[in-house]
Amino acid sequence: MPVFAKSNATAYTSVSTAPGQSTFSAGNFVNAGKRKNLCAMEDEDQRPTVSKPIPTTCDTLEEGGFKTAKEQLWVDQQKKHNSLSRNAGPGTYGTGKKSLGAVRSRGLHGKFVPPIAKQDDGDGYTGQKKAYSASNSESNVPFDERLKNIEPKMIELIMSEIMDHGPPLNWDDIAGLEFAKTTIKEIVVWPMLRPDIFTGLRGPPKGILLFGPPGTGKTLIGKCIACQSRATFFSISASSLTSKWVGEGEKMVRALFTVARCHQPAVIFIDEIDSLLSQRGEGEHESSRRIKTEFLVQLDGATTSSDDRILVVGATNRPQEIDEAARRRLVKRLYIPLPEVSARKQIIVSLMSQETCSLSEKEVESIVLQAEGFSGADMTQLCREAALGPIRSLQVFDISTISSDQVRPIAYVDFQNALQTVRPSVSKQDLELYEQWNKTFGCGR
Ligand SMILES: Nc1ncnc2c1ncn2[C@@H]1O[C@H](COP(=O)(O)OP(=O)(O)OP(=O)(O)O)[C@@H](O)[C@H]1O
Repeated sequence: MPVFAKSNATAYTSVSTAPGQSTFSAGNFVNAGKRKNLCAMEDEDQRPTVSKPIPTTCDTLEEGGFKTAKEQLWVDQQKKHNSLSRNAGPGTYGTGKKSLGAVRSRGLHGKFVPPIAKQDDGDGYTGQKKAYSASNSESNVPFDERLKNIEPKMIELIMSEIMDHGPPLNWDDIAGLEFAKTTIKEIVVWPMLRPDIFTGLRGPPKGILLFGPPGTGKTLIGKCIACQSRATFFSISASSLTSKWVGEGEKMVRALFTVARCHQPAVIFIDEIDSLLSQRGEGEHESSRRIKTEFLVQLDGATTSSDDRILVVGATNRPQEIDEAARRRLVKRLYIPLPEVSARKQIIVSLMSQETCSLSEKEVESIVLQAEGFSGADMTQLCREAALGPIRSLQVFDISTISSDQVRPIAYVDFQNALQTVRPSVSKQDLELYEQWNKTFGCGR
């Protein structure tokens, strides 16, 4: 009797944040709490002085019939500015049709298109205001004063490539890891949801560390914290700070925390945090040292300001490389181990429930036992490999002409074959190191 039926269930829908928080939805940057008009964001000096109430939108001015010369001039300037913006090409600040960060297709390694050059902005602030507000022209997001010293290109980069707009995640989507999940709910999620109750000693930590073998769900947990606490999620790999933005990493760190402050509550997830916070060595590069110092300064800032609701979640596969000062600041250090039998089973059951599959309960249990030592990512890889089995057995047919019901369900034999090629990615020696470090510095039982 097959235990799985094909289902179209998708675990995720859309990201939500707290009421009044800025959210991205369906390509639009929306600020439900304080909607202001694009025109209202322009430099105050450029506003026409009129005796009647000042129209609050460009449209109102355009539709308004009689205009004074000053009003007309201002409308013309707006039109000129908008057409400049439209001509600036896709992906630039000037594109009135596209909001910052609404498109994730570029990915972290995508081609970054710099913003249009600043014009006539003296201190650069006016130009930046324009760039920021033009980018958000669809939703009329007000310019945040805290961003005035941050380069617009960095704001764009953070919002489009570091701010994560992926689908939401539930705790149940993460198999196993019950201790880590319970602890995180208690010390992080509830306090972020109810800052009024979790004050003083009950206040949340500002930094936590998730350590353990690769592919065990650290990133999933980071995402889930953000979703469940209705926080904005920023996700960055520390190695990209040190390698991709050579010479700019330090500014990038500052910009990241500043943007996060504007989107509180926020979770900043830093993958491979060891490469940012490794112990200072003789050969440490000056720029790496500066990035690290800036990071610690920002982390301390987030710690000292009780109003800030920013949580830094660091993830690492090499916890032993994190230096003492950094370790001390990441107060809660949680071991994220390999999945146990029940978690491995949950991963298979969950993935197979989305496919046509003929595995019996017994067969699933047998696979799970054979997959001893597999990480969550290995389990996913095993299922992907097995899912190709029915296709491979179709070799005699022309794959372009067969109908989908000619593809047989995924069977036990496919897992047997997959187990021949997919191997555990974590060695026993590595596991011992994690367990040792957990005993010394971890916050588990
Ligand atoms: N506990 C889990 N439950 C369900 N799926 C998991 C789990 N752990 C890992 N996976 C699967 O493995 C993939 C990788 O997980 P994730 O990126 O969270 O691992 P990680 O610990 O952050 O890895 P790395 O240290 O390499 O960055 C996930 O997308 C998911 O498919």
